[in-house]
Amino acid sequence: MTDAVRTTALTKRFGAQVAVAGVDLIVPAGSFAGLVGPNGAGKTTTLSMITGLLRPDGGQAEIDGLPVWRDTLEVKARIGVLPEGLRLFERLSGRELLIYNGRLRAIPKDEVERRATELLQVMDLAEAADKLVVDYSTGMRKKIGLAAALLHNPSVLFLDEPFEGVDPVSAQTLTEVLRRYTASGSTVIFSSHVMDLVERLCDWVSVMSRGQIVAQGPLAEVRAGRSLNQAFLDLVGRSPEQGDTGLTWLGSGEQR
Ligand SMILES: Nc1ncnc2c1ncn2[C@@H]1O[C@H](COP(=O)(O)OP(=O)(O)OP(=O)(O)O)[C@@H](O)[C@H]1O
Repeated sequence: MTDAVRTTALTKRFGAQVAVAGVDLIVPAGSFAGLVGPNGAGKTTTLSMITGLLRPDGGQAEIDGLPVWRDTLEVKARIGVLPEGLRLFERLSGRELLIYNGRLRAIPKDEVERRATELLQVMDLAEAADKLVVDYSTGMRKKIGLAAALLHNPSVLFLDEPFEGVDPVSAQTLTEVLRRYTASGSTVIFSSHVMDLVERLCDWVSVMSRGQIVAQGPLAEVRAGRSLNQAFLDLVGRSPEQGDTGLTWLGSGEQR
């Protein structure tokens, strides 16, 4: 079966800094995949290159076997993206935002309205459907963003920190929606720092550190008998400069 996502030697530099240093990411179709790594590991940069938002300096990215930077339109029709720092049209209501997104993707009006109503219901946003997005809470914004990303029934869904700022009840709702989505053969790739969550949800994990993949495979293989948190610490380690030295002034009770 074709992998949902495959990158080969994907690279990105920002000036002198190499943010992504030859990433070979693989995500089998139908996976619920987690992309984890310390702050600054290059996760967002990698996801941006795979979703056609940031042009790579080198290497290849494929979705469903299609090169992202060659078959851009076809790839964009197949993917849904909930990016980091999601920007939404604030002066639209939740319902209007979904309908606008659906019409941009050329879904017939009746069908968009039907899907929007269902998604608002499932995301528990029906009551807030006619409220302006500017008045939505952080969790509500994540949910309407996810609804917008699902509206065109993509085959691969990319989510950057989808559960950040989401309360436990809403997180359960999001989880159920995503589980149902992958059960039908679609693929979810999400980045997160919450290892418990990744361990609970994912069947596939890719671990990034310093711009490279340091471990990747089925969850049980990456964990290798440890908790995912321990595996993460073992794989990523702590840099020497993060040692126990320093901060001697902290908690000493002295003000100067
Ligand atoms: N537009 C940019 N200009 C300059 N440097 C950047 C830019 N975007 C990212 N970087 C740098 O590239 C590296 C990787 O950043 P990236 O945001 O991809 O990491 P991340 O793994 O998503 O981190 P986090 O978990 O903190 O969100 C970091 O060192 C960051 O400072």
